[in-house]
Amino acid sequence: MPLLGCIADDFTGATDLANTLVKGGMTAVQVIGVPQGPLPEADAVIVALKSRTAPVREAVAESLAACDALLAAGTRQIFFKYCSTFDSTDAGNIGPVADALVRRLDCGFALANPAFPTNGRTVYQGHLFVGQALLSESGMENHPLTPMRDANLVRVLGRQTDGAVGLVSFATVEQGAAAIRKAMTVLKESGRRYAIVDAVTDAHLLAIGEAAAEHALITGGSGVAMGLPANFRAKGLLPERGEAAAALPPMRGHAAVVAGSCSRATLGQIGYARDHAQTLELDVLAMPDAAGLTRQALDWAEGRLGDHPVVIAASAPPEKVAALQARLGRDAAGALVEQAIAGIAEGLVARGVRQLVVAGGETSGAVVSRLGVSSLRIGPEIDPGVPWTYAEPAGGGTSLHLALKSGNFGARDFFLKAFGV
Ligand SMILES: Nc1ncnc2c1ncn2[C@@H]1O[C@H](COP(=O)(O)OP(=O)(O)OP(=O)(O)O)[C@@H](O)[C@H]1O
Ligand SMILES: O=C(O)[C@@H](O)C(=O)CO
Repeated sequence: MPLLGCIADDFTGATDLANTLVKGGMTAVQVIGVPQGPLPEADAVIVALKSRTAPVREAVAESLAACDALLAAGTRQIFFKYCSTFDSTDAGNIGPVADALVRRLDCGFALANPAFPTNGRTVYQGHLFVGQALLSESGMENHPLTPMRDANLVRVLGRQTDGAVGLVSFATVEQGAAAIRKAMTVLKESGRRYAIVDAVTDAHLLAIGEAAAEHALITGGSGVAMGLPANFRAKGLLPERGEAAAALPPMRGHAAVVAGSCSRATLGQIGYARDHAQTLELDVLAMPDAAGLTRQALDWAEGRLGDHPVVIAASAPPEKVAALQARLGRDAAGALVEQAIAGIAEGLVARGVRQLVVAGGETSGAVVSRLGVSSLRIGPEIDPGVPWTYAEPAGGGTSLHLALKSGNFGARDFFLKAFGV
């Protein structure tokens, strides 16, 4: 029976959270979509949804269905995972989904904390920073779907919920778990439904996790999950698993990378790959045709596949993305590239690729769906927030190792490092 049941609002975010739990010694399985049958055997089950930018009603309904499936399996605590940059709009979906979960769990209160200090996301006096910049000056203010123009999370979450939002600030967090617990109790008793909790270091996150041991619902990024394995261990529910929690079958087969993320980090990783691996950069503007792009990539890959990864990218800098979007419309442009990359991934697997890195959240969703993957067992971390996983397709298709990389995560050499090259 899983101890922790998690609901993640996108696929790479789900893997990020699972990675944190595995590093804490929990076994973790990521399930794609609302679970239909019995849950897999693991200490933590993470349901990966595509609810971040879905219509609010759909996001709420799917999240509640996931919550019900996790509760029915006997999970002791629910975790709602959203992005470390709090990606959302005034309409949602973080507030409405959290409101629905608070009601379903009848808990009246939940903490909210997206901090991930290792990747530069910190919360101070309720304000979210990315590196040294406020969220609203970090580039996220220009995000095409969820522009983040206000770094004050008390205000941001306040606009998304009919509940009241309070703050547990740095000075209290510095005092440790007991002080944080007390501050959250005071906020709940004074009618707040949420507390944004400051966190600048991993030590803060561990203390917040400890303070929330008895909470029915925790909401946040993957960072605040750091403290949760110790809570279960303290209750005698979680054995010491150490590195065994991250054990996966041995890697085999050909290696490849497919990229659809156009983030600054991914573009840098493609730049590095250009000099260190066989790399194909698709020109989507020149051939805006998914089937044609897939054919071109698979023809190119013929004879190149082996232990050393091939890298195939549709990713492009902002002006090229804007040009394709102007020609096709934003959604159609995204869908075209996602279909092309999914087709390429499928073709690569048919040609013997069994170790595949996918860059980008939406892109990962398209690839995982095309490959018919129903669950991912989480293995060792490659870079902060990105582990290798072992994918088992529904109905017994081809198993393979997959790494789903969030657009903004990973060092410059990620596409080589993932394969030990
Ligand atoms: N050359 C291109 N022109 C237009 N759109 C593109 C191009 N290349 C990729 N895209 C689209 O850009 C979107 C990138 O989103 P995706 O979620 O995959 O990456 P990301 O936002 O960087 O990652 P994450 O969600 O993990 O932060 C996808 O819909 C993809 O199809
Ligand atoms: O929290 C993050 O930044 C990531 O796990 C993510 O959600 C990317 O989409």
